Amino acid sequence: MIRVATRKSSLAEIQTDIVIDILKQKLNIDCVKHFYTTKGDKILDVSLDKIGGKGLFIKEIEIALLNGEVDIAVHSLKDVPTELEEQFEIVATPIREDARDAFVSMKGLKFQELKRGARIGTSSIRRAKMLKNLRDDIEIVPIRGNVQTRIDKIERENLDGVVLAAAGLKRLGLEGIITEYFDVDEMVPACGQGAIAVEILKSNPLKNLISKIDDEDVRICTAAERNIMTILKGGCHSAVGAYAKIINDKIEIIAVNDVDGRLKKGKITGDKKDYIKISEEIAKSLL
Ligand SMILES: NCc1[nH]cc(CCC(=O)O)c1CC(=O)O
Repeated sequence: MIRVATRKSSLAEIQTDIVIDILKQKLNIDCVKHFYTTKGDKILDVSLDKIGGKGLFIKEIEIALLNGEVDIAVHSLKDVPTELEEQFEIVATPIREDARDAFVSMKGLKFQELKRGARIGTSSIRRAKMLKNLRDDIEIVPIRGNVQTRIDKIERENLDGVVLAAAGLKRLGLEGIITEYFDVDEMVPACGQGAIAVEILKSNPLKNLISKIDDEDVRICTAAERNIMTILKGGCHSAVGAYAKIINDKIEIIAVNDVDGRLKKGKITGDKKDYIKISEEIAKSLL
């Protein structure tokens, strides 16, 4: 039995079940879930950028890995800081959902159809900046909480809509409430958005075995995106976004950075094997 750490939220548990299924299908490994509450789950009334600190959703889980309570941990890659403490590593990124951001509005209106001054809920600086860039007149309303809470806030806080990761909505079976998908070049996704990451202690003898569930294309794309984030010093408190896709051994990367309040965007294509060099090149062009 492999012991798997997960947060308690329904999305976290669904993502953990996806990894557990893959471990069973590919390697015939059986798992048991261990549940943890993180700081990011507890502090719900304060915007994350005001709490500060990276890895709010993973600290308590890393302690469980260190204590030997669990063997592996499952996270949304997006919530994992680019620089892990040296005992830990991302051993696999087995799967990625739709990386796009989605718009959910109660009246079924598309983003561009909203009335002037419409109120849109998001606590992501990246989403807020890009929404403002698309429509200067809209009002951004900070919202926190898990995906369902944020959806409920449309009504409770009289919002015209919210922006959420399509991946989370789809995994929760809420695809049907999505009004519109933003194109990746108008709303560049967060680095790693939609990808699931498996974390392990470097010293764990299970490391080689678990690494067999890695998906190479997901790893390469998300490594390129996270490399851009490192170079641009982005985190969940900045407007940095990047999205990479692979078609026929070519990698195409689109990225955005906020330079003194102005959004700088770029695109680059190259051989997939050169993903480090290419991601570095686009990041440097956006400084
Ligand atoms: N920041 C919270 C968070 N972390 C991962 C997801 C969704 C799944 C994903 O993007 O991988 C979400 C919710 C959201 O951004 O709407």
